Amino acid sequence: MELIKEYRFEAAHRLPHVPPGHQCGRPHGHSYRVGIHVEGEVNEAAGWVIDYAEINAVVKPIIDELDHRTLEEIPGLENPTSENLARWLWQHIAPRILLLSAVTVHETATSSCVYRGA
Ligand SMILES: Nc1nc2c(c(=O)[nH]1)N=C([C@H](O)[C@H](O)COP(=O)(O)OP(=O)(O)OP(=O)(O)O)CN2
Ligand SMILES: [Zn+2]
Repeated sequence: MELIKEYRFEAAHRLPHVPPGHQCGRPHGHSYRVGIHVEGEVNEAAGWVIDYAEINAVVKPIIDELDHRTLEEIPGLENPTSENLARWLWQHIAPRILLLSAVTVHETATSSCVYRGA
């Protein structure tokens, strides 16, 4: 079974490697939405795969590092595309949530990416 815990944060960014004149070369902000997916068997005694609170305990402090920040100032996010942000989140979360199966990053209402660790 797969669980999804969702987070939101606000952040500014600009993309340093876009062609001249590209809109994303200018500083701008997004209301990011992140989905943390975990997959595993249901523990029948507990009735759950993992307590949502256990996910929260790991992920919330990591999201707080991004909230109301300029993303390209954060080590590892010098080129803060959705793809690189999804990988950065995976790298910070996977060692502590072994059941992590995917990270989704919604940068706008219409643009998102999914990273499954490869
Ligand atoms: N593959 C990627 N392409 C783009 C990324 C990205 O992270 N990965 N990021 C951007 C910009 O950050 C931009 O702010 C978001 O892009 P876009 O979806 O084009 O935004 P719009 O609001 O202009 O899109 P609509 O089509 O109006 O919904 C660009 N590309
Ligand atoms: Zn953007």
